[in-house]
Amino acid sequence: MSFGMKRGFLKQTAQEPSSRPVQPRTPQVSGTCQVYSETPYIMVADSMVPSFLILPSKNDARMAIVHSLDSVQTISKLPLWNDPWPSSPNDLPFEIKRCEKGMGMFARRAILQAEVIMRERAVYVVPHRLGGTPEQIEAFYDESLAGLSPSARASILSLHNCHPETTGGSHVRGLVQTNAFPISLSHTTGKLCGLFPILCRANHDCTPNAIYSSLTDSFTAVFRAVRAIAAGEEITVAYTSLTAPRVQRQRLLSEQYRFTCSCRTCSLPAVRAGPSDARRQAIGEFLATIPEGTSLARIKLLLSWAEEEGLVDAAWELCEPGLKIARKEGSHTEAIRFGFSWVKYIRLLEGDEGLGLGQETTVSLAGVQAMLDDEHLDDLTRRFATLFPFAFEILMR
Ligand SMILES: C[S@@+](CC[C@H](N)C(=O)[O-])C[C@H]1O[C@@H](n2cnc3c(N)ncnc32)[C@H](O)[C@@H]1O
Repeated sequence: MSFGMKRGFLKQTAQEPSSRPVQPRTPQVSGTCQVYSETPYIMVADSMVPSFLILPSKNDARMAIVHSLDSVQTISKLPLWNDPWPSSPNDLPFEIKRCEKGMGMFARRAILQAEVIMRERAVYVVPHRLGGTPEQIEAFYDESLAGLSPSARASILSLHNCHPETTGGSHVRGLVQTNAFPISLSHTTGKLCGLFPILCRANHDCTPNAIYSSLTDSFTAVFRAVRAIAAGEEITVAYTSLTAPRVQRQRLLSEQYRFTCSCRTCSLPAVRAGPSDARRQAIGEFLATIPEGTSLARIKLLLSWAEEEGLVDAAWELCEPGLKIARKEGSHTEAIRFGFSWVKYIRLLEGDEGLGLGQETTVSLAGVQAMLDDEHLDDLTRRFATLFPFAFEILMR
């Protein structure tokens, strides 16, 4: 358990990477790329574009990853290639259907708060920015996509492209700008993003009912319900920071995704829109730079605003400074309250995986013991961890 972890990027349960060596072969030229190795299958772009491609199984590639050669070599050793591919269960709780926003994701049945809606592996993974001339980048996009199996390629190419000016050679760039979600890797700080054939059909809402997380090193996206979703309701996620005021949110959505958001929050009458903006902005500014000497009362107020605005992510983020300040002020009851809230929100956002308890649905004493054995835990956290079983029992009722 760590109170300092970044949310949205879950760690997979620890597994040793396989030690399969990457054997360079004599490069064979293929279009703008050269074959660097066959097993795993790695192609190297020409020297002007410092990006590379790995196709884990050449003849039926389900994923293409574009990155630097050393990164691709590290990725090729991850254990995930031997893991079963996360497949979509037959009874997915939603359907993808046409709506006034194009395609959208709609609940087929009632979905419980914190329920996993879907896990899906990326089909195409790229850095946010590729080096090289526009022509080289377009050629590289095309080349990398060409390495996918026909069905994987079709699943990506059929996604919506809201940047029609990129149609043609740079269609993939438009697809990435319209659809990609961030992906996290433990060995690189560079930003990567991925295209997911099903999850990328979810539309945006400024008070969404679902949240996206990326499992570190597994190229898997997870959608989880942050509140109960009724049958027939649209399942939505956030494309932009929800603590930005409406004007800023709308500007980004219009520039990057080419739509005017008319969600319920954006359609509030002025008398309610003003306070909503002010609350979101205050939370965003506070979290960006937590001011010295913040009072417990201020954090409690911000937390109540985050709850009113339905900003589960921000509410979770506020718990950590709340806990720290309560401890500094010697208010153990408040510290425990913030601790409980932290547990409540992280379970909502990331399930039990977020607590470092693996896939278990009930608290395990072994899990708690492992946390208590962590030498970095200080006394209060240790005492708090001891309370976990009781906290869970109360929260799970
Ligand atoms: C990632 S795609 C979502 C799926 C898309 N609707 C489709 O047809 O495949 C993003 C695009 O969906 C549309 N979109 C997403 N959220 C929207 C919203 N709240 N209102 C209107 N259009 C939206 C915009 O065209 C945007 O560029």
